[in-house]
Amino acid sequence: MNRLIVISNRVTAPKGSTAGAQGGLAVALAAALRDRGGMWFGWSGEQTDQFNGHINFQRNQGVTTATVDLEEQDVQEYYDGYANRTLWPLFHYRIDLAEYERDFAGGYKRTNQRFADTVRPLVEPDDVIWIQDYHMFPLGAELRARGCDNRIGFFLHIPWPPRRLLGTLPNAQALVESMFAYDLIGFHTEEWLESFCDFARHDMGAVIEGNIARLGDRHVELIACPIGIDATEFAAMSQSVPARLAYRRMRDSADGRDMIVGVDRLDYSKGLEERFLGYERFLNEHPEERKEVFLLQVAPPSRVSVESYQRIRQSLEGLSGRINGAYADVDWVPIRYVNQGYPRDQLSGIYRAAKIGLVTPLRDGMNLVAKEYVAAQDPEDPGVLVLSRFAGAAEQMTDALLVNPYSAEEVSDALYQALRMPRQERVRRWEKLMAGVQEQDVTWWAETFLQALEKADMTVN
Ligand SMILES: O=P(O)(O)OC[C@H]1O[C@H](O[C@H]2O[C@H](CO)[C@@H](O)[C@H](O)[C@H]2O)[C@H](O)[C@@H](O)[C@@H]1O
Ligand SMILES: O=c1ccn([C@@H]2O[C@H](COP(=O)(O)OP(=O)(O)O)[C@@H](O)[C@H]2O)c(=O)[nH]1
Repeated sequence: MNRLIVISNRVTAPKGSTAGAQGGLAVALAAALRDRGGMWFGWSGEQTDQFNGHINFQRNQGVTTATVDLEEQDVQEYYDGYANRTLWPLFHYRIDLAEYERDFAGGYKRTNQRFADTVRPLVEPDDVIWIQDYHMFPLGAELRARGCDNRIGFFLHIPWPPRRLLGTLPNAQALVESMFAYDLIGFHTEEWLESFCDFARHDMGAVIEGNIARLGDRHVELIACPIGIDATEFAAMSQSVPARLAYRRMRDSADGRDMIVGVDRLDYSKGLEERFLGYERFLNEHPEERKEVFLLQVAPPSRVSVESYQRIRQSLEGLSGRINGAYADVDWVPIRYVNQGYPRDQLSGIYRAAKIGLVTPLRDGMNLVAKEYVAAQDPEDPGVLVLSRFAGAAEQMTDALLVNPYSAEEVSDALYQALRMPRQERVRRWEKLMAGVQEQDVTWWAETFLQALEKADMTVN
């Protein structure tokens, strides 16, 4: 088996004893790296006065990580700027929030060149390279320009926008053209894959034949391959001591009321304002349910130096305060709004204590929280997943109650239906959801992608 080099903006060193603090992606990539040997390269998350390409190697639980510090200007223009003020809003269909600045595009290019310069000497001839996400679209082309003819795959973790939206991005064609340097590109859903083909075909004259896109003398294979979670491990985690303690803490504080839970980074793509409004509508339409339920929204701050994230935080503070002010009683508050993150083992206990998992992003590449909620449930008495039809997860999780997150009426109706759902129906829906979560888990995802990459036809590239 060839050595694997994973490259991503964030690199998480696996720390076996604190499994609860890792995301599912980190767990999957670490497992793939352990199986094949290799290394995980990316940004350390730290800043340095002047970029020097110094690589910090660490070995942990059988995985080697190699990280570099970035200059403040790189972080501002590449991570905060082009990645999170330009691409993230655009790729989540929010062109009203997308900022098109030459400095961001320049910093993005420079930083990707720095990554390429730094990682290139580490690559051996038979290594397989797997680049992750929108921070690094052009990295494959930069590596090719440095003589790297290894197999290189790319996986996009966020949606691919409709062609007319992508057309608003200056130099969109150059960005997409650079992606033809890859041997295989993965998307979470068929919908995002088709949107990519739509742009490549109509705006660039690419020819699409089955799962291959051709542009001039280059071609790239495409695959829809939804990421999963470490389902079995996560279900087991929901029985761990921290999970049980968190479960007990929630049940005690619920005082016999049904809990609805939301867990999301504080991000405008997650539809938190619309969620609160949907819940408010539910309280309004069903006065008899007030004081019988409460919504726990866990929302750790994210990308805090970006203004649109500061605005959504302010707006949610106002909205939760208004709803609580309007409906609360001396012994009941309708929304518990928490700006703090929790380790995944504690989260699994919180999920298990909730009668409803409310996952209503306006647009989301996948959404692992939806899968974690299902994996954490008690098989004898599971809760109900209410899921946005605009999350990538909705393509697989059709036994959830699927809603339009923009419609407060639909969210309200789904909450009511979920609270009233007979145990038999809850079990029936959960069993189907859980079977899917277990079958297409995170190991399946990594193996499916890597097998396709190893088979990809490299004769033309
Ligand atoms: O690294 P951050 O800027 O703090 O952001 C965290 C991650 O957010 C995005 O996650 C996406 O990937 C998930 C796994 O495939 C998917 O379920 C979710 O729908 C996506 O939003 C981002 O794409 C990652 O690169 C970030 O690390
Ligand atoms: O307080 C928190 C909130 C979230 N998460 C984890 O963060 C991930 C969020 O992934 P998702 O795909 O839902 O969304 P993203 O944040 O990647 O857009 C999930 O594994 C959550 O368990 C966590 O560990 N602690």
